[in-house]
Amino acid sequence: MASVPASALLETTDLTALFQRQKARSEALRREEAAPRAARLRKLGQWIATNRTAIQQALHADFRKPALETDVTEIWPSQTELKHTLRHLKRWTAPQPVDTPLALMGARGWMQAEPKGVCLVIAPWNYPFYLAIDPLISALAAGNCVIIKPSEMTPAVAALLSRLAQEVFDPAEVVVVEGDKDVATELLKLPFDHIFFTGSPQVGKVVMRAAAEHLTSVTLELGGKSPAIVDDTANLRDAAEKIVWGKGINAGQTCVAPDYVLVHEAVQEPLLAEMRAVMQRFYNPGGQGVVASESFARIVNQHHFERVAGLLEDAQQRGATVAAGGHVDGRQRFIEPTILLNAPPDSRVMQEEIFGPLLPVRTFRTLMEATDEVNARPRPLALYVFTQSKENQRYLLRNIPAGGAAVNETILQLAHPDLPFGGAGNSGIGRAHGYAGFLAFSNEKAVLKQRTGRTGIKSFYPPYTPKVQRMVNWLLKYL
Ligand SMILES: NC(=O)C1=CN([C@@H]2O[C@H](COP(=O)(O)OP(=O)(O)OC[C@H]3O[C@@H](n4cnc5c(N)ncnc54)[C@H](OP(=O)(O)O)[C@@H]3O)[C@@H](O)[C@H]2O)C=CC1
Ligand SMILES: CCCCCC(=O)O
Repeated sequence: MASVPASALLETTDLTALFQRQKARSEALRREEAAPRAARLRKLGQWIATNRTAIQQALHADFRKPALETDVTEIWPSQTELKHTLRHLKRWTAPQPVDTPLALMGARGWMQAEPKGVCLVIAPWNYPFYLAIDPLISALAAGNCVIIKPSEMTPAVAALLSRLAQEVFDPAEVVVVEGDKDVATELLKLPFDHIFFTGSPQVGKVVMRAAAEHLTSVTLELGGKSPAIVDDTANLRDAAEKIVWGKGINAGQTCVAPDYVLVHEAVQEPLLAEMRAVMQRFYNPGGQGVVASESFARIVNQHHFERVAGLLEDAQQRGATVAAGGHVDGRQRFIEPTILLNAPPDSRVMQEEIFGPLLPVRTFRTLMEATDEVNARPRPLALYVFTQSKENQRYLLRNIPAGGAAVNETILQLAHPDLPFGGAGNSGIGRAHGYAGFLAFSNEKAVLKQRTGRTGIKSFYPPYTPKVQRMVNWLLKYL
């Protein structure tokens, strides 16, 4: 059976047995070419296409994610990654020749990507399907076996992923282990060859400590406070649409959501007016209130609902004012998209990753002021710049370190398969998607092939006579 619900696991030995079975299989997979890997990926793609409704239903059951949002933010990015990988797999798995430097003339060099072996994917709850499937695609493309631990906070999707594994894969190649963080803790004791973790920086540190025991490589896709900077040259209607969309999807529970806005003081009011209009157009077209909208999700569980509602309350207690939204309904874990003004820098909403539909808006007078405010916090996962000035764009992109960035857009830097996705500093280590994702799950073996009887280094063989020293002096001077 390819799926192993935590309840079925009597003790750690079951996980060890799972791991050992995959370890054995991974040695066989190492000798495979691209074709069988592509065949597995195509089977996965067929399953996703066949089970679109089941995927929508699972996401709706877990936190009332609109079916269309599931299509756009779970199914479509999974299919995009899969098609891109299938299109390039043969080239990625072929030897990658490199140029030969003068000093090594006569030799040939290439990089040969090799599977790492048995990989662990720990997925979060916010895009529970896509954020399990995307690393799975990269891991399979690179020739690995995979154990997936989905979040217990989205049980319907976890069960769906179990069914997927059972129906599509050999359990010795892909298995889903459902369970809570205790199960994750037990899995982290095993000597995986790579761990791909998506989640909070706090748990990312737990994962990295565990990985250190076995010197296991990690990809940490973490989070942080991603700023949206709107300067006084920006197209405000365009900026408003993209910021409200990026904040509103998944009810703000998105790692690359614009967390807060810094707007030039000269255009704050017109930007607010544009954002209010967009919020009404997106989520309250008929005037029944956003709570009635079928286009807006809910907070995933009571814990996160109380956390986000607490951020709103703390901000208001510290003097922040609500410029739009503000309606909260605990019975259905609903929090309206809410714009906050004058949230103090030391308020929780300006200190913690919001990961919900609150949008603090603060003003700046100079780009240096905006840059200093962002750089005073841990490095963000994403930086959003809204400007029509190439000079301002260049200044902000150059002076604000971040995992990734988008100019006059939000979120979509993540959807570009040729753009490596990941964080910087506290927001993550390593990259995902496309070739970067393939390499994350590969060992890049460097190969140098020399012609028999020839080597550029022969002139420097011992004994180190004055003639050899003269050759070395020439080498240091000219090569
Ligand atoms: N960079 C990226 O691509 C993304 C980053 N994120 C970030 O993830 C966070 C929100 O996701 P969330 O799921 O709440 O993150 P968590 O870090 O709480 O959980 C992530 C995963 O780790 C598991 N986990 C929790 N505690 C432990 C532990 N002590 N040891 C081992 N595993 C553990 C969780 O299991 P369980 O849920 O069953 O407890 C879950 O499967 C935000 O910070 C967000 O920015 C989210 C999406 C994408
Ligand atoms: C396509 C949207 C996926 C977003 C994954 C995240 O940022 O949490």
